[in-house]
Amino acid sequence: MSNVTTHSFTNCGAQAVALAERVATQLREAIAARGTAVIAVSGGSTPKDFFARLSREALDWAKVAITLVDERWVPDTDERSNAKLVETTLLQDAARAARFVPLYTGAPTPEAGLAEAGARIAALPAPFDVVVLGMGEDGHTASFFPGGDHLAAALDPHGTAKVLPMHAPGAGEPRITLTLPVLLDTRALYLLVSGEKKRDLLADVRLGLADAKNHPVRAVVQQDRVPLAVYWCP
Ligand SMILES: O=C(O)[C@H](O)[C@@H](O)[C@H](O)[C@H](O)COP(=O)(O)O
Repeated sequence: MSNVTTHSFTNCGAQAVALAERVATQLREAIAARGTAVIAVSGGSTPKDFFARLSREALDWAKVAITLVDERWVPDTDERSNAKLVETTLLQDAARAARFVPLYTGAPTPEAGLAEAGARIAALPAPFDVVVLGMGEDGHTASFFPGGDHLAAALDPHGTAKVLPMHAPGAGEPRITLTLPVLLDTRALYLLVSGEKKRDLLADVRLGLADAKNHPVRAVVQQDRVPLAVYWCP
């Protein structure tokens, strides 16, 4: 039985609404069951509408911790910062009351900030309630980039590191990323993608036509730790 379900939408607005409603329900259920909820989200351009929709969902946001699946190692004032994206699109409206747990520490390099970022993630309740991933057209997800210097360690299902630095030709700037075991230790896992190129790439990955070294997203698609729900729009 496949571990992957795909939800396809005819427009990206509908995709954002559907995922926001689904995730909000899961955050409410987590708060009802355990008193708190934890969600880890991706950066990039795709999740903006989803973040805006989610930020307006009525739930007890003061009990929600929001962190990132990865971060570009730039100050949170930089346009490329995922923290900035979250602050300006998700930590708005009702969600303003949520607690944001950033990965960027202000240290000069991800290596220098690794211990502090790892401690922040280790301090969060596990498993996470929700993880929302994105994917690049090169087959990266989080900061699992093809050719990344710590890719093998980040994808090690038995690795013990919670976060790792990542330098890669396609990454733009130094990164820090949650590792595969941390991302898969979640009650709900989503992959939010748009466009035909990403749809076709995912189809290849599911058929086993793309390997994890060149298309690291395979590690979250071809796994049996947690079901993956793909939300796709054109
Ligand atoms: O910080 C990042 O870059 C991300 O977390 C990354 O993994 C992202 O999800 C993909 O690159 C897709 O990005 P787009 O949505 O911009 O295509």
